[in-house]
Amino acid sequence: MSPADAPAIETDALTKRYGETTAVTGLTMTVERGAVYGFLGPNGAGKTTTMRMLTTLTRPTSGTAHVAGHSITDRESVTPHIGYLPEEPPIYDELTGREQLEYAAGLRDLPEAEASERIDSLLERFDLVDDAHRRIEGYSKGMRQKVGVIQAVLHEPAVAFLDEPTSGLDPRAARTMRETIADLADREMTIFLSTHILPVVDELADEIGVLREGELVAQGDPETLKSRAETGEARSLEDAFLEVTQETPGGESGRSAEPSID
Ligand SMILES: Nc1ncnc2c1ncn2[C@@H]1O[C@H](COP(=O)(O)OP(=O)(O)OP(=O)(O)O)[C@@H](O)[C@H]1O
Repeated sequence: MSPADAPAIETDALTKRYGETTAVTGLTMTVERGAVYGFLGPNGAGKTTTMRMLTTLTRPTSGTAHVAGHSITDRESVTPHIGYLPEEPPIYDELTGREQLEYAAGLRDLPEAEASERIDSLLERFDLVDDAHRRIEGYSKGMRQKVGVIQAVLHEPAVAFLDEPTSGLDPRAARTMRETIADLADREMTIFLSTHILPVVDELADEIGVLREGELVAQGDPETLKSRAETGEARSLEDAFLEVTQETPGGESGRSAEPSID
């Protein structure tokens, strides 16, 4: 299959171990192009580790994955097609908001005029115009988050990985974020969205995957996940989440707390 026809994300038995700890176990999944994929799981389930593998920041122990049709072992081929908002966005305190975004655009080889236009429009959208000339060291957490998101999608990647994109945002900014994600998806960007805020996923996701202790324990569109398998009765996404992620009696995680080297 050529990269142009390939799904946005395809993984096969993707596994990551840190010493005795298995962070992600045999993850096999497909995310179609243009979809918003809600990636859920309790703390420590392996979401960040999965995103770090898919964005080529950490190497899998075993298994394979392709993003935008390129193997994640081929970092140079993958990175032009992806954007990543990690939990702590990589931004420089000593730059102004605008300088940071211009720097990010430069790293992506965006032509200056195009970059400037996109930066203006995203600063406007996120209500950052008046602060764009201030140094980031004086920014609040929410303002930093906005800069982090803007730089993740500035180059209009095929696939954007967003880890808790509404973190630190006030209600108005959180709404802007949700609207922005919906707009990007309308323009065929695939959004891989990890968050603990279930209403955000309920509102935006076309497909949801739930990870528990490194394993994908549920997958489907929101309506299917919310309908009880046995009776078809509707329940909230929170109820569905709690049910599929609950500890099995006598179950063990197989995880150890020992730290290890990546
Ligand atoms: N560099 C590392 N070294 C050792 N263990 C790690 C490392 N990174 C992650 N882990 C372990 O892997 C497991 C999965 O962690 P991960 O950060 O991927 O979870 P998460 O689902 O993103 O959690 P959260 O919702 O709390 O952000 C945890 O047991 C964690 O302790």
